[in-house]
Amino acid sequence: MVLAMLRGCRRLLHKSKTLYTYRIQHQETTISSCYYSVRHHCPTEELRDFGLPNTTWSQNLRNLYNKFMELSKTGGWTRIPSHNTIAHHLEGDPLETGIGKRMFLRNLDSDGLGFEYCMFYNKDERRMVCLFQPGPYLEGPPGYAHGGCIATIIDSTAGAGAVYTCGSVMTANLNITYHKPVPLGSTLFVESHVDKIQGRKVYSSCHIQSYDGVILHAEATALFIKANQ
Ligand SMILES: CCCCCCCC/C=C\CCCCCCCC(=O)SCCNC(=O)CCNC(=O)[C@H](O)C(C)(C)COP(=O)(O)OP(=O)(O)OC[C@H]1O[C@@H](n2cnc3c(N)ncnc32)[C@H](O)[C@@H]1OP(=O)(O)O
Repeated sequence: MVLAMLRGCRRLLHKSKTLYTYRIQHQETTISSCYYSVRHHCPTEELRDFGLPNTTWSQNLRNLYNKFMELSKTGGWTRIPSHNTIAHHLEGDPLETGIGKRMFLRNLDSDGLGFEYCMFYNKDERRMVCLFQPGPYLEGPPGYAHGGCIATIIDSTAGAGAVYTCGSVMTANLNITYHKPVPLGSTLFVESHVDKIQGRKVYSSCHIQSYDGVILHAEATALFIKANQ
């Protein structure tokens, strides 16, 4: 099913030619030449599930992970595997150039520096939970996460929730209210819910709390558009 969703995503991206075949001509330099230098410096051929615990995970992150793994045993919640390229998600059907590209959230080579996270999905409740630990390379204000990376984790959690609920989507709109700064290295509980599906429009809501639910860091609403079938 995920494979079909991803193929749908690819169709949607092909449709958006500006996204897929965009080239900036600037003194004979093109985006694709930059891309090849990124590829050269970030070889990433190995298949690895990054949604599994590693040594950089805090105890709070491990505790939440264990809690959701327990919940997964009784049904309801399912852990979502996480690779660092779309090509690795598309087992046996990599994009023509997919293997050299990185998913934005998995683009650093060292664990713990950027987005450390894992996701769990509840189909019946149309909820996606992301357990998130922002690393030191996501700094915005001193000691705190950049608002853009908070937007990224919200978009990805709600986007993944929409994808798992109803197939390929693109984000059309994202509104975020930032309530409290997010300390780097803290453990966050990100939760999204698909509130309403209206034709191709998927309305979701999302919030970020501290791991213990005491602090509400941010709230968001999002509109995703399903791929044309
Ligand atoms: C990537 C997959 C990874 C999978 C990994 C595997 C495991 C899963 C784990 C992790 C998943 C991570 C999930 C990723 C999450 C991140 C997603 C992104 O970052 S997406 C990039 C940023 N977004 C764009 O670049 C969109 C740019 N915009 C567009 O391409 C188009 O505008 C698009 C597709 C959104 C809509 O274009 P149209 O031509 O298909 O559709 P039209 O006819 O314009 O709209 C359809 C309906 O939606 C409304 N609509 C469209 N945009 C709207 C807006 N901004 N506000 C309100 N309504 C809007 C329209 O009014 C229309 O409504 P009426 O059916 O007539 O009622």
